[in-house]
Amino acid sequence: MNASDIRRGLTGVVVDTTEISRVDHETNSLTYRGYAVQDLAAQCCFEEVAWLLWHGELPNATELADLRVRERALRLPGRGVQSVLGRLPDSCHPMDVLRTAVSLIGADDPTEELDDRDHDLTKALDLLAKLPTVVAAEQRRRRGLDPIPPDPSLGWAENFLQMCFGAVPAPEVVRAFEVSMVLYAEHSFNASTFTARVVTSTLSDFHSAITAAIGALKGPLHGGANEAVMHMLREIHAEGGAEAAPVWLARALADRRKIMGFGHRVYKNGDSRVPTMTAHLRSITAGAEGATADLMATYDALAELMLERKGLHPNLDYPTGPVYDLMGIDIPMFTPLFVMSRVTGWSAHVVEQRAANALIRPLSSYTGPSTRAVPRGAERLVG
Ligand SMILES: CC(=O)SCCNC(=O)CCNC(=O)[C@H](O)C(C)(C)COP(=O)(O)OP(=O)(O)OC[C@H]1O[C@@H](n2cnc3c(N)ncnc32)[C@H](O)[C@@H]1OP(=O)(O)O
Ligand SMILES: O=C([O-])CC(=O)C(=O)O
Repeated sequence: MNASDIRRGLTGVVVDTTEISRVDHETNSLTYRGYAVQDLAAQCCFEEVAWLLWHGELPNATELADLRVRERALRLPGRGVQSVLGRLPDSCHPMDVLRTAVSLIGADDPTEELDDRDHDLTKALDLLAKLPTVVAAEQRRRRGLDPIPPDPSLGWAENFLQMCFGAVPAPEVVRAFEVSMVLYAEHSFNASTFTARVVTSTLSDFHSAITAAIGALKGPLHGGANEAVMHMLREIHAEGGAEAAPVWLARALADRRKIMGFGHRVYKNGDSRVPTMTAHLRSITAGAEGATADLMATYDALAELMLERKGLHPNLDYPTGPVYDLMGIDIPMFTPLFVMSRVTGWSAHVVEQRAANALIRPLSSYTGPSTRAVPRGAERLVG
């Protein structure tokens, strides 16, 4: 095999077909089941988008009402799950809490070995309902606060925010959060979704696929970037904010640091989701003064400099970092919020992979030592 035949990172390799979403790098567009993501974000609630990803069509009124009733009834994880989560070390990252929670929910599920489409979609709905409860409890635990139980009179987004803060925030904040959930829900064969498909391809169970996907999302080159963006913006702020950004960036690039929230494997001329999310960031910061105005000045300055110096555009994690920060979410909770949304896309892919399965098993080109004899014991154990 020639070195030029090897596609490290599977760059540019098409490994399968999908009907779930289309990421078009030529037009910088993203559609879920044929609908532009911007239109879904503007017109639909997150529950409708989840249904669309799972079933291929938007729900009618009866289907949506049924989905809402079922989701609201499933929000509380079992006592066994809660008690094990309560024994995790205080220092553990919230993504580890979530990964463990999904694994425990799977262990607690008597239908775990039943992996037909209907069971997989029931498990998907179960996680859609339960993960916000786990995330909100973790957000409060970090602040020394008791969890707030789910409120079945509230929709998915409002209930999550109420469980975090004890009150539903202003409508523009709820909307910004819900739009972020719609935009994060699905993105074809990204690393975490591909991970879920690899696990499913061995005919493993639903929760194993989602647990593995959470592990893949945690890394800062993927979902973990939304946390890294906020750490970076704070670092620049500590050095003087927008005015210090040129010097900060020159130093970071000289140190060959990756600038978090910029660049993308597929989009090379801008992430289709960024304008929508940025509009909501601007709506929740409109007229702000002081620290928020400074944050926005740094945000704009860095985006301008990155385009000028590196020709790189922001990806979705760039605006979501500050949106979540301004909502009052702790930075280590940002990627768990991404999980609460992406679990819908992952589960749609688990179902699609199972429906036309082929074991995913690429080849490698060996570059280690050539074949050699194992030294005898006496020779091997010298020294
Ligand atoms: C929701 C999401 O998961 S979106 C992605 C979130 N991740 C990030 O924001 C992390 C920062 N960005 C990156 O690391 C990259 O842009 C990735 C991983 C997203 C995409 O990477 P790839 O398509 O593999 O591009 P690759 O890493 O090969 O970069 C190509 C060149 O651009 C540079 N580059 C790409 N992104 C960045 C960046 N954010 N900062 C600095 N340089 C960058 C690389 O250093 C490389 O330069 P070189 O050719 O001189 O070595
Ligand atoms: O598609 C990717 O590689 C990363 C991404 O933007 C996502 O998963 O939303």
